[in-house]
Parts: sequence; C-alpha cells; structure tokens
Amino acid sequence: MLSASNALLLFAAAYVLGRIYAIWKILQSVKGVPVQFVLIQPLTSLAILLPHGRWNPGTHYVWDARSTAYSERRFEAIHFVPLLYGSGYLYNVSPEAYKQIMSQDGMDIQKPVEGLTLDFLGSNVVASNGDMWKRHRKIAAPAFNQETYADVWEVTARLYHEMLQSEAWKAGDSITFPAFNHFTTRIALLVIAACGFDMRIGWDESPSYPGLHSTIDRMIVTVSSNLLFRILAPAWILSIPSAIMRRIKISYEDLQRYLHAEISNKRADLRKRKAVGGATETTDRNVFGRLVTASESEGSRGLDLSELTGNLFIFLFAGHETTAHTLVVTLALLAVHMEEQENICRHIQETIGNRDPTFQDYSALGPVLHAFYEASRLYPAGYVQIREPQSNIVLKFHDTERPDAQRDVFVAKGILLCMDQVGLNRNPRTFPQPEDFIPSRWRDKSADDLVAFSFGPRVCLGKKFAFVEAACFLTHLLRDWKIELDLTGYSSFEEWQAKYMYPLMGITLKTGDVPLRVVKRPS
Ligand code: HEM
Repeated sequence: MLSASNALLLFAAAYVLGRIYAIWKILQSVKGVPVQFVLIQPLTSLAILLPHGRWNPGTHYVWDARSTAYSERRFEAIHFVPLLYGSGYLYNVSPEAYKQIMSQDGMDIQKPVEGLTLDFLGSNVVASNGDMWKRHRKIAAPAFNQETYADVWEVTARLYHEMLQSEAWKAGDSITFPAFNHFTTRIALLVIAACGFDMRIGWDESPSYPGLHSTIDRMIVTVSSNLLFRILAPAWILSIPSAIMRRIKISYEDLQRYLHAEISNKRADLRKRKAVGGATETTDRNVFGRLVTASESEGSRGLDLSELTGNLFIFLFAGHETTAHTLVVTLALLAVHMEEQENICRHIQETIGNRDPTFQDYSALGPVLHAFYEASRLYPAGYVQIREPQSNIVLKFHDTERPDAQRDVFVAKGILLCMDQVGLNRNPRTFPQPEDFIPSRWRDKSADDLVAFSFGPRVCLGKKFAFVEAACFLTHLLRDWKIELDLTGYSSFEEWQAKYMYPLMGITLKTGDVPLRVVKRPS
C-alpha cells in the first residue's frame, strides 16, 4: 500500500516534472531568444530579489547574479529566465525592446498588479489597467498643468528660504550635515503636501488635524516608510498586538480618515457652488482640488470616494520619496564631480545674476536639469517595471553581434516582461561611458531617452512636477552654496562613494544617509 507521505512525494515529483516540461515547451516556443537556464527554487521571487540588494558602482549590473551575460553584451537584449513556478520572465535591457513594450502599455500590455498592489486605500492610476486605468489617467492628468508647476516653483522657493532660517543652517558658513537626505525628504514632502493637497506647512511646522493620532507630516512619513512592508505583509499582521504594528495600522487609518474628510468637504463645497449657479470650474492651484473638481464634472463616470482617496495616496507617495532620493543623489554626484558643479554654478550666475530665480527662468536652466536627469539615469528611483502581455506579441530588436540585423522575438502571452531600469540606463549603446556622471550628455539627447521616468502612455504623470521642483531647489542651493564631500577618515573618493552611494532597493531605489558639507559662496 502507498503511504500518505509517499503519495505526497510522488505528487510533488510529478508536479515538478510537469513544470520542467512546461518550461521546456515555453523555451521551444520562444524562438530566437538567447536562453539561459537558472534553476531557481520555489521561492523564486526572493531568489531573484536577494542578489539585488547592492551593486558595485563601476560594474555592469545583471539581474541574475551568476550571469556575466550583460557585461559581455552577448545577451544584451533579453534574458529568459524560466521559473519552476509560473511561466517565466524575460529580462530586458534593450532600449528598442523597452520602447516597443511601453508604447503598448496600459492596454495590450499590462501591469501584473495582483499580489503586489498599491491599492489598499482605493483603486488608482498606478495600480490599475485597461479601461479602469484610462479613466483614472483621463481625470488625473489635467491636474498636472502649468499653473500647478508655477505653484511647485513658488512653494519650493519659499521652503528653501525657510530651511535657511532653521537652526541647523545657522551654524556658520561651512556646515557638515551627516544626512543631507533629511532636507531633500522634507522639501519633497512639504512640496507635495502644498501643491498636491493645499497643506501649506512651514519648514519648522508640524500641524495637527482633528481626530488624527499624530501630526500630519509624521503620519505621512510613517505611511511612506512602511509602504513596502504594507504591500508584502498580509493585512492580518497589522492586528498583532505590538507597538510597531499598531503605529503602522493607525497611520494608514488616519491617512484614510483625513483624505475622506477633505474629499467630502471639497465635494460639498463644489455642490453648494453649483446649486447657487456659481462657477464649477476649479480655482484651486493644487492637484487635490483639480482632481475632485474634474471627477465631479464627469458625473457618473467620475471617481468615487475610494478611487479619489487611492489616487491622492498614490500622488503623495509617488511624488515624495522618488524626488527626494534623486535630489540627494544629484547633489552627492555634483560634490564628487566638482568641475560639473562649477559649470552649473557659472551657468546659474550668467542666467540669473544676483536676483532670485523665478519660474520664468525654468526653460533657461537646462544644465541644472541635465544634472538631475543624469542622477536619475544612474540611480533610477523606479528601478524595475514589470509587464504582462495580454496576447502573444512580437518584439523587433537588434542582434548585438550583427547590429545591422534585426530579429523578431516572439513573446508568449503571460510571460512576465521585466524591464531592468538600471541595465537600460547603463546600456553603453545608448549611453557611452555608462558608469560616468556626464550631465552634458543630455544636451543632445531626446527626451525619449530619459526612460527613468518611463515611456509611452503610462509615462510618469509627475515628471514635470519633479523637474520643476528639482530645478528650483538645485538652482537656489547651488547658487548660494558649494556642495562638498567630507572626506575625513576616507583615503579616496571611491572609498567614500562605496560607503554612501550604494543603492538600496526597496519599493524605490535609494541610497543610505549621504553626509555632505555646504560652504557659503561669496554673494
Ligand atoms: C525623480 C522623481 C520621479 C521618478 C524617477 C519617477 C518615476 C516613475 C516611473 C519609472 C513610473 C512608471 C512606473 C511603472 O510603470 O511601473 C512612474 C509613474 C508614475 N509617477 Fe512618477 N516618478 C517621479 C516623480 C513623480 C512625482 C513627483 C509624481 C506626482 C506628484 C509622480 C507620479 C506618478 C504617477 C501617478 C505614475 C503612474 C502613471 C500611470 O501609470 O499612468 N511621479 N514614475
């Protein structure tokens, strides 16, 4: 008689063999793709994620730690990694394939949102697909316009001046800050709070709101710093009686309560105005007011309370950490490359002189933005994008061994397309000397090459929001201060860089705390 445990073993063996056979069939169907087997155990995603923790600046980055494929450039376009569970991944670092995939983004090619969702406060533009995504995007996109950007500039400039008045910046004409990220994070948080939600919080303020368990800024920081945990952990974990779990749970509940209350107030206000025949178009300069107004004017096609909450939550998160980290990385890279910093400073002086820069100067500040683009190329905050074709598709791309030859690559429906932003942005074909910080390379490049903000119909909605904020903050700061590295205790730049500039991959890519010294420039 077959014992229960043996039956279980047999079943497991049959299952594994079945998967191997399925993988073999997939490999046969994916014609022309350079294939490489990686035998990954059931905890596939973990096995893929683990080697990602860090990479050495200066070496090519490959998803599969055992592969030298990318650095040898034999498999430049695509790695195929069959999984024991699930059908497989295609890893892509080819700019041509990337653009073909992202041009169909949203409809024929979709985000596999299930299981890794950002919709726990409501469906939103980031965590939806197909017609639902189109509806979110149609209502949300007009909220990002010139008036919003003018407001972003004004608020960033005000916060910069307030920051200089804070205790920390009054310490003298040469100050070393152990973690400059604290300033860029505070700036990015307060800018999105003001221009996104009309919460005009001062640099040193910590405002409260009726019924919340902490101040508004504290609540937002707790929510965003625990986002990855909130996505990965099952919801019931938050009910475990522990102080940390309680704090996280309360911060999410508070944020939801706060957003619900503000949305209801805004809707009531709009309906009151409509009832007395007043103007229904928005007079708000903030994204929140525009979003609620646009949604109301769509009638039954507008967003419901939970969808509005979901979108506001996503703007708060997407518009905060990404910009903060890219800003601090830009400053650190400019401190390492002092000649680039001095070029930018000279350009600012020639363009602005001694007056305060304004939003009208934005288009003349190319070199400042180029440094920000270059930092987002080397440290792309959205370091991976995963997509799933809804039907079989064919990608056309170059064979790197015969650049004149183009090949068709068949991708079966359901195979996950994994766009490696680090690899894409360090592809030597698009970016010669890919590991070097060369802001001037953006002078002659097309905006389409800036793939760190994605490409196609689902391109980052806050791209210009981030550019305006960055241009304003960097122009003010670099005009007034020289940014230096504090190399005390380090024998070289490289040693410093290895300690502070390694990438940490969580929900976005960031670095650890970056210590920087600011030295007042003569006025
Ligand atoms: C340095 C700053 C930023 C970077 C590098 C960045 C990068 C990205 C990337 C790569 C995506 C595509 C994600 C994917 O398809 O999986 C994206 C989407 C998005 N970003 Fe950003 N982002 C930044 C700032 C912002 C800001 C400031 C906002 C809002 C205020 C914002 C709002 C969004 C939204 C709403 C989407 C989803 C668009 C859609 O799916 O239709 N981002 N961003």
